[in-house]
Amino acid sequence: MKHVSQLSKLGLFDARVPRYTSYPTAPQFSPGLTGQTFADWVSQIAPGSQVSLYLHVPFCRRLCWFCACRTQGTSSDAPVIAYAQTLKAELEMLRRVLPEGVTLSRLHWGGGTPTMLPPDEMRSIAGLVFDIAPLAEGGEFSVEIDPNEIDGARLDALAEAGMTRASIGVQDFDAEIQSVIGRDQSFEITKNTVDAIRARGIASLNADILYGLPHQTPKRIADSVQKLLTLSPDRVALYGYAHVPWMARRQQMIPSDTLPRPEERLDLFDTARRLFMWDGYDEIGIDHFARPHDSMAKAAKAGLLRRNFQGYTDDLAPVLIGLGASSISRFPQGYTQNAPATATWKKSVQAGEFSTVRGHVFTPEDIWRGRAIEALMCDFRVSLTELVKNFGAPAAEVQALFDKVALKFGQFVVRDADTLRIPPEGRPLTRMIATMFDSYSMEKTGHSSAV
Ligand SMILES: C=Cc1c2[nH]c(c1C)Cc1[nH]c(c(CCC(=O)O)c1C)Cc1[nH]c(c(C)c1CCC(=O)O)Cc1[nH]c(c(C)c1C=C)C2
Ligand SMILES: C[C@H]1O[C@@H](n2cnc3c(N)ncnc32)[C@H](O)[C@@H]1O
Ligand code: MET
Ligand code: SF4
Repeated sequence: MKHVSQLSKLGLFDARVPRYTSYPTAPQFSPGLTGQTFADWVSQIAPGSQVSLYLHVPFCRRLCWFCACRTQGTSSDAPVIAYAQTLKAELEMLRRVLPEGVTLSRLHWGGGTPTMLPPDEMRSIAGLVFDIAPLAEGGEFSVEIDPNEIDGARLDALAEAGMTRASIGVQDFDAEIQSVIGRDQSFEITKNTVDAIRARGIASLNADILYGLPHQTPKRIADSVQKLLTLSPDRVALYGYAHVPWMARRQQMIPSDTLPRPEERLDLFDTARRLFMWDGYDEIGIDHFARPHDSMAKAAKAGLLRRNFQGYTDDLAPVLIGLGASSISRFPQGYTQNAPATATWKKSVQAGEFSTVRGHVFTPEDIWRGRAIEALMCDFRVSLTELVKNFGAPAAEVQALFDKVALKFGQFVVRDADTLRIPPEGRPLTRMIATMFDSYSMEKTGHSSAV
């Protein structure tokens, strides 16, 4: 890599920065918002408009040691079925406050492992959702699928319910890496899952893989990517492994001294990246790849890529409603988050109240700063005119910020009269550059590596 020493001088290899799936980021949310705030904001959605809906299922059969998601292991189905009942009760509460004629631009089931739901629960939840708000014309219904926790009956149920995109967790195909991250998953199991998904006519497939895993080398990640390419996913998320054992206790099972150094992480990312590019994928934002026919690739080309709690999206709906324990919602007014603990969430729903425990009310400043960060993360460029005209930014303050960034990052940013742009060699610095637009303190948040 050509620029390693300059990147190092800029502090890239020591920096710990947010991933900016929201602005302000979740650790900045504060208490004081309640279920009533959530209900009010839902009731203020424009009748007949499109919204996005996220359902969270925080259960897994296995608890992979690398995983930073808030999820609970269970060998029996009983807690999952009980959870599904509460989720349906929460959906019924949503029905009562949701304005007339709202349709869904997106329905996403994530977790955890939503495929822990038995097939009849999948059917009844999907049926209820679409009874409350049908999928809009061209809407998408995506589900996160663990290849180790799926079978024909559950895939049939999802296909019949109208799933349009499956998202599978791969992480890495290397057997030694799998054993160190506590996630066994043979290539055959993954391939059989992919075949079973396609056999049911599900047109679009996403796969998640990771760089920066213990014992990962350029050769090993190249092998994994090549195996993945034989499955030809339409989209790939290539996430940097976030080692945050102070937050995700299970990660203490992964010895820190097995982890690649930040310089090596950069190399691992680049190795994987070149293989995707060579195979004809478009590079999307900081960590996604998509086939040119894929809607995310098209959105990126058209400057319509956005960022939300699910990472990158081509969804333009102004509202994202998150149901289930710990789910976050976004409204034009701000963010709300449900009670993180399943028991607390359930108690609240059983009492007939939305479980919102914290969130954030947008200030006018949040709006333009948030857009600047989103534009950098999505397009690697931000326009002064757009921030001023569409997001109410004060021109002088934005210009001063652009100057500050240009001064600090030198050759790795390009500043002209209207825009600040991050050229390809500056891309590893994107999250660091984004922090320059973040006016909240980074101190109380133990973020992961900037690379
Ligand atoms: C589906 C799994 C994941 C979700 N987020 C991450 C994964 C792997 C990655 C992640 N998110 C955060 C961190 C730590 C700090 C950082 O590097 O920026 C990591 C590694 C921050 C974060 N994101 C959310 C929350 C609530 C937090 C931390 C604050 C806290 O512990 O409360 C939002 C959020 N992320 C995910 C979900 C399902 C979610 C909303 C509830 C998934
Ligand atoms: C939903 C997706 O989140 C990713 N994921 C889970 N845990 C981590 C982590 N510690 N660091 C980065 N990505 C992670 C996985 O790739 C999973 O498939
Ligand atoms: N739980 C699924 C898997 O591990 C989906 C991705 S992780 C939230 O494969
Ligand atoms: S990676 Fe998926 S299956 Fe593994 S613990 Fe995380 S959510 Fe559960």
